Amino acid sequence: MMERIVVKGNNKLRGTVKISSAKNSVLPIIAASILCHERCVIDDVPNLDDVKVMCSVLDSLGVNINMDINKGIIEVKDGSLKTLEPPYELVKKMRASFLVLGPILSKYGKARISMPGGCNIGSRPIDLHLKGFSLLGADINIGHGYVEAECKKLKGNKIYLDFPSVGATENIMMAAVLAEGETVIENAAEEPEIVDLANFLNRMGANILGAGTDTIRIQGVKELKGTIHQPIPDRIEAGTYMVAAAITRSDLIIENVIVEHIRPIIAKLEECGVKVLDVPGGVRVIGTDNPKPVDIKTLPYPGFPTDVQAQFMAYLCTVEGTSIVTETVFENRFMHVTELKRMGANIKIDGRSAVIEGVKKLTGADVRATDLRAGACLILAGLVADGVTTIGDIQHLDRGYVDIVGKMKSIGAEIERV
Ligand SMILES: CC(=O)N[C@H]1[C@@H](OP(=O)(O)OP(=O)(O)OC[C@H]2O[C@@H](n3ccc(=O)[nH]c3=O)[C@H](O)[C@@H]2O)O[C@H](CO)[C@@H](O)[C@@H]1O
Ligand SMILES: C=C(OP(=O)(O)O)C(=O)O
Repeated sequence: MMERIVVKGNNKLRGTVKISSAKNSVLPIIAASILCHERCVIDDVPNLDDVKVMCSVLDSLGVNINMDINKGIIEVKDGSLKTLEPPYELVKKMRASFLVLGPILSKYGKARISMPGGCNIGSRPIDLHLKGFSLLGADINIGHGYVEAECKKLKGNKIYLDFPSVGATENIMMAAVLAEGETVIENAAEEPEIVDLANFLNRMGANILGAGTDTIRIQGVKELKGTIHQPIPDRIEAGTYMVAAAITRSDLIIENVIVEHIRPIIAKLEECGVKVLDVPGGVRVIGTDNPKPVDIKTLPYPGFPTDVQAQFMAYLCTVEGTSIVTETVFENRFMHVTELKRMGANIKIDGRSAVIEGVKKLTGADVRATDLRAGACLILAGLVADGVTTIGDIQHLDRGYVDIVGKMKSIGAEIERV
């Protein structure tokens, strides 16, 4: 029998919840650790399936890597590789595995990796990653489901990204740090996780300027050295618990957040009438009994994050009036709508937008976590629905939320994993 999460509705939450380190920072940082031959240590690593998969990818390449889950420490003793080809079985499990291509290529001049597939939120091509490697001088061949890249020595170049892709910016940045000369990435992604990766690389001895803006300049260096790094807090996990406070009309303290990173989420919650107060090391979120509907459009950072779209939609389903949610980052990220409708939500999809009419009460139902954030969205809906909500396919949640059941319980939710 597959595991499920069972949530009893009509919950009020209270207390403090502590946010873990960002999955989307840790994954590229693990990949980056293979760029040097020295010891790298990542502290406060979140206990997540995706993190374990990334460690297995490095392990499969012959890297001497050790993850101590209890202490939350990853130690890469030496980033040297024994093979330049991560196995399909691992790469297909997680798209972020593709981030090893940049580091392998720039350090060894050659790499072969299976094409990451699409997933439940869209087809997710990798053309921009490859465009970047190609401009750095790599020969790219695609065939039989694999990408093969080869070069003598990567050479810096100007790379304009047609869209500020997070993954492409990271992959190209990691390839460029050991290239000859200067690389300039224009229309680069500006996400905080890009800055965190750049900080890690710079601490290893890379020369990167402008991370966090739309133009990143990378001066190639000969080699990198080991370092110790503590990743930034997970702004998406923080956003999820902030919405939990809003949807349950509760008063919660969210600890370990960088307020600057969650501005777009704060702005939208405040527009609804939710109070968000700065407290030391975090925020206090005080829900309102009379929330107002709002319109949301997902955009690259500093716009509203697509990774909080589903969770926010759950909230808007409970807000009287009409809200419109427009998804511009991914082509198909409304899988949660069908599940929310099973819980009595009134949502109509019109192209890239979802039109939401708030209902008085959601009703508990059997639903399915179609992807990671859809899973979080359904837990939030379940917290306030009448009766019991049972969520299946919860393996998606284990990819990206540290002990979501335990954390929710600790703030008063009636939730179990069965
Ligand atoms: C592990 C990780 O950090 N995942 C995050 C990362 O994913 P990821 O790095 O995959 O997201 P991207 O920013 O690359 O993708 C954004 C859009 O660009 C498109 N695209 C991307 C690359 C490319 O070569 N060609 C192309 O067309 C994608 O299909 C998508 O529509 O950023 C997303 C957008 O904030 C987040 O939702 C993910 O949680
Ligand atoms: C879409 C996400 O992750 P990934 O890019 O790894 O699929 C996410 O974290 O919501």
